Amino acid sequence: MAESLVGKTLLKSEALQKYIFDVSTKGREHEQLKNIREATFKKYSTRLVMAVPPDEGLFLSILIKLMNAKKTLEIGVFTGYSLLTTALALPRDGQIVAIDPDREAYEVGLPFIREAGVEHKINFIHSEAFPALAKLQKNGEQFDFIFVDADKDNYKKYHDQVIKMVKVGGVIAYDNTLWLGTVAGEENGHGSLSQGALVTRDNIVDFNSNLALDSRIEISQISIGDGVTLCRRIL
Ligand SMILES: C[S@@+](CC[C@H](N)C(=O)[O-])C[C@H]1O[C@@H](n2cnc3c(N)ncnc32)[C@H](O)[C@@H]1O
Repeated sequence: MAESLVGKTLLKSEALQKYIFDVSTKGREHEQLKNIREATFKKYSTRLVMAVPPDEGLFLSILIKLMNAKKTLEIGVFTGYSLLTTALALPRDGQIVAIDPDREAYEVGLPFIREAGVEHKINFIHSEAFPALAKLQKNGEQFDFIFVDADKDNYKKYHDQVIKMVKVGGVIAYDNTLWLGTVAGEENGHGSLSQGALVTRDNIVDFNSNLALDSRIEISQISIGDGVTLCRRIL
């Protein structure tokens, strides 16, 4: 697997990253997921890092299957790597509502989603998230699993909204919540972080602190990809 095609795996040393790919990811990534990754690299090159990396995809897939999730929500689709991962993990009658204002990116992955035979599970909503979420909530929609991988500065607002839309016992997964490892306040060798990214880092730190105090959920933070925080709703 070419390093440049792997995606964001910024928390691990290169040697450990290679070990994980060689041992558990290589040969296990669905052919159409591989195709999405390659098409994303071809069209966007550096923006490939926006897609979840294969090892995180496998983790999400196992989680969704363990939960017996049937109905899921995704905020932040891009070219559809996590979306296809979810669609493949759900049962045949599973449903995913997926929201993103970038239809062009979604259409990069769509042929591979079709080829994988899972398009019927997906309801893609071409929209900014908040108006779409308000409509879904108004219609009383409830989800087993929610994956949030969109504009990081809005994560607190997303949490206020989606906590009402996940079933008790269901899980919300927030991506990028260890933010290149910088949440720990360490120098991480990525000294060229832009001002924008640093602002986002502070927002993520603030977001994580707030989650830690939220008694409606149990949480677990996982150092995979760019960091994932799992929140299981208990109240
Ligand atoms: C990191 S990418 C998502 C990657 C995707 N999960 C994958 O595995 O390829 C972030 C996406 O969030 C979308 N996004 C940004 N702001 C948004 C908003 N307000 N509402 C919904 N989606 C948004 C962007 O258009 C972009 O496609």
